[in-house]
Amino acid sequence: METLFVVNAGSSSLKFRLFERRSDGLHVCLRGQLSGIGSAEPAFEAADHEGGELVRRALAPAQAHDAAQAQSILGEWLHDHLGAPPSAVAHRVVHGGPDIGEARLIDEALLAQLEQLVPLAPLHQPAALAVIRTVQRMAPGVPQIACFDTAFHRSHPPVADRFALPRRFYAEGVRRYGFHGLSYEYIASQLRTHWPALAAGRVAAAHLGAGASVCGLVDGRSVSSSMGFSALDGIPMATRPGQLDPGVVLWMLDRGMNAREIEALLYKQSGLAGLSGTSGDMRELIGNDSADARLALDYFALYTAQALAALGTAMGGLDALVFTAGIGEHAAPVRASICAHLAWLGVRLDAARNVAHASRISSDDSAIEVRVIPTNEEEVIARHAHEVLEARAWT
Ligand SMILES: Nc1ncnc2c1ncn2[C@@H]1O[C@H](COP(=O)(O)OP(=O)(O)O)[C@@H](O)[C@H]1O
Ligand SMILES: CC(=O)OP(=O)(O)O
Ligand SMILES: [Mg+2]
Repeated sequence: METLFVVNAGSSSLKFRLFERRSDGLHVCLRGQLSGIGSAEPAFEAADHEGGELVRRALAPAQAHDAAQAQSILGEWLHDHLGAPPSAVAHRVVHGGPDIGEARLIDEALLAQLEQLVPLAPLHQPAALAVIRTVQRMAPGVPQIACFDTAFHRSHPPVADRFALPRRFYAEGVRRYGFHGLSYEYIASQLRTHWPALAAGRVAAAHLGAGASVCGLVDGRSVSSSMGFSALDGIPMATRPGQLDPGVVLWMLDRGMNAREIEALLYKQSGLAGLSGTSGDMRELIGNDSADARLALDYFALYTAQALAALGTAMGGLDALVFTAGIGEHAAPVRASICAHLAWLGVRLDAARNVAHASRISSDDSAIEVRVIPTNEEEVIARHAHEVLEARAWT
């Protein structure tokens, strides 16, 4: 029986799923994640196809300080728990550059292309490439497929693809790529299946995880996204600032900071972590009464709400809001604060539905429907990988 192993290397998590190929398609037989990478409370959990617990353990912060440590913990566990290497491995790769609009079978030429994009996604691209190289070493000959965060946004209109810079920069690849595309693709497919009227309308989706962005979906296609050239722009994140006046970066350069120092500051020390001075993890901030933690939460809510409202302008109106990813799915007080900023648009939450994480959390009289839709990037990756593998009979 053929199997497909799916890896989603995020900034604070390493998510994975093992699928079996049966005559009617792929079926999940194992799922899990190493979460809280770089936080005070990393954890590792995995479950079988029925949700039966295979492992659930807290890790010391020093054990999962970065992606490399997380990968070696997962690698050791898989070594003990997978009977045989999978028939194929599929990956979330954050940056695919300007031309790639679909999943690709990985070969050396593609890897060289993806390595060139490391400076555009230094927090994510190296981690995904490291897993790909490890699989090449440990299981040579096993086909690997790359699925890209940027691919779904290739449908952007030109105004959502350009920066107001001289044209030559666009030709050199300085574009608004957009990220979290696998997640938005999943949201669009869930809308089509369960809420076709919304799917055909104008939806502002908020992927709020350790990395966070918003995306405007019209008829299920991405028309505008808050993330652009790199995964730094847009709304505030766990350790990234979101929108920042480029004059600040010039000021830092003039003060003698070099590019690598500024990179570390912007990817690892800013955002909620920078504002609060304690943590970028939303769970820790919600439980923290300090004025700095409150400021971080207020900043996150205000700028996320502004970005969602701006999507309404890009789409010529707003029929629904969708919250997804770690914060979007689980942090009811954050959803409430964001929606409170959108009350002027007629957004009304039902407090009880919101606290219960119901699928529809807006009240019956809300002018705009508000939904929580758990994302599933791994399923989208599996879907694309399956197509690539079927086309070549899995060998
Ligand atoms: N119950 C919760 N309440 C508030 N925030 C949560 C909760 N569970 C997870 N989160 C937040 O979700 C974030 C992780 O989201 P996730 O989508 O898994 O991130 P990523 O894929 O970017 O690594 C964490 O930073 C954490 O703050
Ligand atoms: C693109 C990005 O920021 O991803 P993540 O949310 O997984 O960090
Ligand atoms: Mg993620």
